Amino acid sequence: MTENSLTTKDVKVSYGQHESLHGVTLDFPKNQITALMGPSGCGKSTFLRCLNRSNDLLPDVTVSGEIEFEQQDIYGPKVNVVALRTQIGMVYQQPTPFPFSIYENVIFSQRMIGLHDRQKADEIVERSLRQAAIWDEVKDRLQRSAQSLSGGQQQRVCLASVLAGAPEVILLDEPTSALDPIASAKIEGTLLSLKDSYTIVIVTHNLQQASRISDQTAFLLNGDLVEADATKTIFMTPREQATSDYLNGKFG
Ligand SMILES: Nc1ncnc2c1ncn2[C@@H]1O[C@H](COP(=O)(O)OP(=O)(O)OP(=O)(O)O)[C@@H](O)[C@H]1O
Repeated sequence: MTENSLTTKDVKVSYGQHESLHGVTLDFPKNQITALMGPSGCGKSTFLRCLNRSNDLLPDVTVSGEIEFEQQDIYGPKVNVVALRTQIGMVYQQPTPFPFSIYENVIFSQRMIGLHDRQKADEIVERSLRQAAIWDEVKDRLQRSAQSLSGGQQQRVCLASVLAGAPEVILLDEPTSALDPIASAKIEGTLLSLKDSYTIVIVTHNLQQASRISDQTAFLLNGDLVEADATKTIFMTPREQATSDYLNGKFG
């Protein structure tokens, strides 16, 4: 039986009085890539942000339903939210490195939790940059500003920063939409190489990308989950007409 890393049941999200997500139930199998797709405004990012409680950072948001990470309620009273966001890390659409060196960007979250050992920090930086497939490009200039890198390189440094926290799950919100096809392909290749060790959830507008890299695809529409299944099934034989219409470019 497939082991799930994250499970969700009847997740609803409202911004103020307006309900944007109407009760989504979806499981995220361990060591698989799940793609969330759907037209603009259907609730993909809203749902993704629930998975590591990033919505808590926004004003006037109400989340209900159940979200469990390794069988623990992530909205439970004893949860350490900072630790949770390290275990379930997030990479955003725009690469957003801090105005520090590449080295300090990667090790930033570890510094925040008290890492001062130079040798340990060196090891974590190298391992994370290697996993993010950017070590060879930056190893001779780790003290250069991360902001001096190209967009694609910055995105891989941001991924390395998440990996430095030794997460279990990596959430990515349209991580390649600001990148050219070559930089996007590098990120896709990196994600495929990471899935043996991590559970990955990616929001994407790029249908080819979803079909290339994901194991499971979920289609959302107007705040509802229309269907979720193995990616091949969704793309070849979707159950719902709305999914088929979306895949055929009839809306979105
Ligand atoms: N911070 C917010 N405050 C108020 N409403 C929001 C906020 N974030 C999202 N919404 C609303 O929630 C709905 C879902 O938005 P969301 O960004 O989750 O969709 P999406 O599918 O990720 O869209 P896109 O593909 O354009 O990024 C939209 O109606 C949006 O206006």
